[in-house]
Amino acid sequence: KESRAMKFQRQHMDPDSDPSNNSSYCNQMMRRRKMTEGRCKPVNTFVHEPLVDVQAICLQGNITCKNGQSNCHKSSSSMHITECRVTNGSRYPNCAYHTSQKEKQIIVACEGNPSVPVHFDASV
Ligand SMILES: Nc1ncnc2c1ncn2[C@@H]1O[C@H](C(=O)NS(=O)(=O)C[C@H]2[C@@H](O)[C@H](n3ccc(=O)[nH]c3=O)O[C@@H]2CO)[C@@H](O)[C@H]1O
Repeated sequence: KESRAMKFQRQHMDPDSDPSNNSSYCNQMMRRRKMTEGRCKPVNTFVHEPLVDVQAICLQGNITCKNGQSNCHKSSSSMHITECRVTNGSRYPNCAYHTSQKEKQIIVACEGNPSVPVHFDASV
């Protein structure tokens, strides 16, 4: 069974590519990372930073997550991300996405010992 830490990496980590607004990046990656099975996942962010830098976010101070838990942490600096958002015309199983490149701070939830990212909460 896939661990939550590995699921986070599958869904949100892409350190080796800088899609430089390649408009098909999200269409390809959402499928490749298995987020178009059963339904088109509506929103998903990929982070283009080294895994160790994203794991280090868990060392930042605790903040409140969207779900009210207090195990979220915000990155100290902005990170290169790509936001994938399903288009209005998207019809499962042909999931179609907008691809937008951004540099924003990210908020993740961390759990475990050692504490590692298990959930992408938001970007700000
Ligand atoms: N504090 C916690 N601590 C520990 N675990 C926690 C905590 N909170 C939730 N989980 C768990 O995480 C799991 C999960 O998949 N949560 S999810 O909200 O649906 C993920 C969102 C995110 O993937 C994506 N999104 C969203 C915005 C954006 O900018 N970028 C972007 O990518 O959309 C999704 C829906 O919003 C679920 O098992 C839940 O129990």
